[in-house]
Order: sequence, then structure tokens, then C-alpha cells
Amino acid sequence: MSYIARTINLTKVYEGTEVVSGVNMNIKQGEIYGFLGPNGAGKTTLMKMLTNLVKPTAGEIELFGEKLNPDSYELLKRMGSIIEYPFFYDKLSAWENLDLHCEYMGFTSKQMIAKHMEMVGLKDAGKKPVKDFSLGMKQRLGLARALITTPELLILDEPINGLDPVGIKEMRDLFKRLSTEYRITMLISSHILGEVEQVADTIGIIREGRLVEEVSMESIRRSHTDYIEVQAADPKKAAYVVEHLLHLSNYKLFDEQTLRVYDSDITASDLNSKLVQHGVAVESISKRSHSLEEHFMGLMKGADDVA
Ligand SMILES: Nc1ncnc2c1ncn2[C@@H]1O[C@H](COP(=O)(O)OP(=O)(O)OP(=O)(O)O)[C@@H](O)[C@H]1O
Repeated sequence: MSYIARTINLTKVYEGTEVVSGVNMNIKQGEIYGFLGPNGAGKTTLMKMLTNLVKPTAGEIELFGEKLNPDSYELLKRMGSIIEYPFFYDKLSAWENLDLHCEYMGFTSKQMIAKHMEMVGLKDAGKKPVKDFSLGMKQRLGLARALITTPELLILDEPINGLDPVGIKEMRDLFKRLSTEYRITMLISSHILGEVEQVADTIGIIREGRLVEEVSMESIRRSHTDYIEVQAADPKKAAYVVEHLLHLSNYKLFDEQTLRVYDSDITASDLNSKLVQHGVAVESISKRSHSLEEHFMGLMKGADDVA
């Protein structure tokens, strides 16, 4: 397996508190890695360490197979990033801002500016001063700037913040294109599952500085459970019928009204008729999936029941 970025026991302590704790993160070449966690979980701090903006307290970072040091300028040139809000010279136009960036980074091709302005949907906004840009436009311009030096790895901290639904869709499509057409590996943070779920190949979940899960979306989709949910006035009676008369053992009582049956040996309509036959007053019965949302929300909040 080829990893483009790895962290080994990465830790950051601020004022005596570990805000990133022993994180082992593995970002594979070519993938989109969705980095998910609630506000304050440590996402930005970890991304700042990956881009040498913050020095780790302990642990190591490997980029492109090499150890990241304070003077790893060549490694940093191979990545692009937007961390927190992108900063621009407000009075300068979008084009001038990108031009300055190219010079600063030692890239001279001006054609790249037009190409990337178009790519992020800002083709006609090049002459506009950045002070007249909306937050969404600044996010796009930040992305153009991060892309202009043709990075192999793109690190984007909450890139969808401030975008309207159309902008979110366009940004998602762009991420997919960057991944499939340009083979750029991406680390994208968010505190909202829906923002990354549709594009990510792998999801890493950080909570209180710890990486609590790192898993491929494929395996999550494969393993998330199907079940039949029964609402009944007396779910204990329903559970009795399920266990002792139908001989199904994989079920769980949830509250005063709800029973979930995880066995795949029975259909919802068969279960309904059997329960009714044995005198259970079924109020509703339906086939459901334990949604990804529930799975991830459970992990992000630290709930025990996240199966
Ligand atoms: N320079 C700093 N000095 C002290 N504490 C800091 C500093 N930077 C971040 N923190 C603290 O570290 C913790 C993690 O912050 P971080 O910004 O990395 O989280 P996050 O997951 O990116 O959250 P958000 O989505 O709100 O940006 C927070 O408790 C924050 O207050």
C-alpha cells in the first residue's frame, strides 16, 4: 500500500492540554480522505502540523515517503492547502493575487492562472478586487491558488463552509474531478458527514484529539446493518414471540415501543403476520438500515451503540 501522508503518534499540546493525541493517520495515494470531527476536535491543528505551520509536540509526519522536518521545503512544494480562512490582499484583483502567489512559489506560467480561475468557476471574476468577493468566492479563489502549483496532495480545511447548496454541489463535483482526472490526493476536513460522505474514499473521525476511526467508505457501506423495526404497544411480548416462538435471537429492545430484529431469515411481512397471529398489537413495521449518519454521529459523540 502506498501512502502519500502518514502521521505516527502525532501529538500537540497547547497550554498543558493534548489537543491532538497520538494520532496515526494513513492517507493513501489518489484517495479523498474525509476528516470528520466536531468543532474543536483538533482537525485544524493536525492539518497545520501536516503543512509545517505548527510544530508537533511529539510524533512524526511522513509526506511522500519522507520524514517532514522544519526545513522540508521541497516536500511542501508538492502540496497545496487552505487552512482556516484563505488570506488575500483585499485591494488587489483575484488575478493579481494568484500572480503574486505564483511568483512567491517560483512558478512562472501565467496560463495556469486563467486555467485555474476557470476550473473553480471564477472565469469572469479575475479583474474584481478580492474585497468584493463573497466568502464562497474566496473559498474558490483559495482553491485555485492551492491548485495553481499542481500539487500532488491537497489539504482543505472545511472548504465547503460559506457555500450555498449550488456551490456545495459544484465544489463536490470539482473534488471528484481533481481526484479522477488529475489524480490529486485530498484531505478534506468537515464537521458535517453529508459534506464528505459522497466524495470520500476513506473517513477518519477525530474526537477530543484522538482518531477514533479510520475506515474505507466501501467497508462501512458493506457492513452497515439492515434490520426490521417493530413499533408495538407491548414490545416485550413481541420480543417473547420473536425469541421463543420464531427462534430468532438477534434482536434488541429499544424503548417502551420499539423492537429491532437484525435476523435476515425473516421478511417484514412474515414477521408482521406471525406477531399478529400471536396476539401482538403491531402499530408499525418497516425494514430499515442503520444509517451512516447514525454510525458516524455515534462515534463523534462517543456513544457506545454505534454498530
Ligand atoms: N494556538 C492555540 N493555542 C491554544 N489552544 C489552541 C490553539 N489552537 C487551537 N487550540 C485549541 O485546540 C483545540 C483544537 O482546535 P482545532 O482548531 O484544531 O479544532 P477543529 O477540529 O479544527 O475545530 P473547528 O472545526 O472549530 O475549527 C481547541 O480546543 C482549540 O481551542
